[in-house]
Amino acid sequence: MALLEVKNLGISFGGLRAVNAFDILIEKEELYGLIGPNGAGKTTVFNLLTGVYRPDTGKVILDGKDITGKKTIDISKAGIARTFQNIRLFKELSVLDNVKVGLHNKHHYSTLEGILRLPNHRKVEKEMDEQAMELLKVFNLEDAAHRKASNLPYGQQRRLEIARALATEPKLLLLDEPAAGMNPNETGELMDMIRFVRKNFHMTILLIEHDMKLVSGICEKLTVLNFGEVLCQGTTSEVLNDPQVITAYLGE
Ligand SMILES: Nc1ncnc2c1ncn2[C@@H]1O[C@H](COP(=O)(O)OP(=O)(O)OP(=O)(O)O)[C@@H](O)[C@H]1O
Repeated sequence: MALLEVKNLGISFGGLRAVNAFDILIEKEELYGLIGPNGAGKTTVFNLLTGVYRPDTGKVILDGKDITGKKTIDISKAGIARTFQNIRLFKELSVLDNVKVGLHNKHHYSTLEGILRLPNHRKVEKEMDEQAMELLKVFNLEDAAHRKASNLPYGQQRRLEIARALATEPKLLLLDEPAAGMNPNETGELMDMIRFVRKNFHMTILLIEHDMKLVSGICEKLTVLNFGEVLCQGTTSEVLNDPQVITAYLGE
């Protein structure tokens, strides 16, 4: 069974059919890329998958469960986490606390225990600190743990956003242009980190990206969107050698 199965997904904004008849199948632990020209509908697909928009056609099945049209919070609980094209962090919080916000979804202590700082509260806090530090290590951010998130360089903020998304222990991780604004060195490091996350967290990843070096370097399969519709789908080499794709996208 595929981890994500999307059939005939679509949405219109006024007269514009932003996404139409969108299908995708993503297997567990696959590293999958969604590419296409500006305005093709890629971010809209993420917004449909995560409940920001309600599709007007189609179905989204995650790990056998129908999550079509559910609220963002319920989809997050069902196991989809994402990052945003324009980074969204808790800017005033520390790097460590940003990751702990993600962890909070899973850890429980009662409000009273929290207020009174009872032993269970302290124990849970300590465990969360340790787990958050482990995640920061993966993204080479442990030295920045106590800095304010907004004071990090841009590339590190992007990595922190991925760490925070992973802290929710999702089944599927959606990355919206993770390499945007990164230099080639930073992009290279990011590619290693994404590979590491897939392998060591057994994560399934769908990413939107314009950087073709990243796409061809780490994605196993690709879907190309053009004017809201799937232009081509298949293994990365099949898709990147497809004449239609070269004309519509790579040739521009
Ligand atoms: N909330 C909305 N209301 C109206 N139109 C929208 C809305 N969201 C997206 N669109 C339109 O839908 C189309 C697809 O936009 P989308 O942002 O999904 O493209 P994209 O492929 O992610 O582009 P880019 O690579 O530039 O980020 C665009 O024409 C956009 O203007």
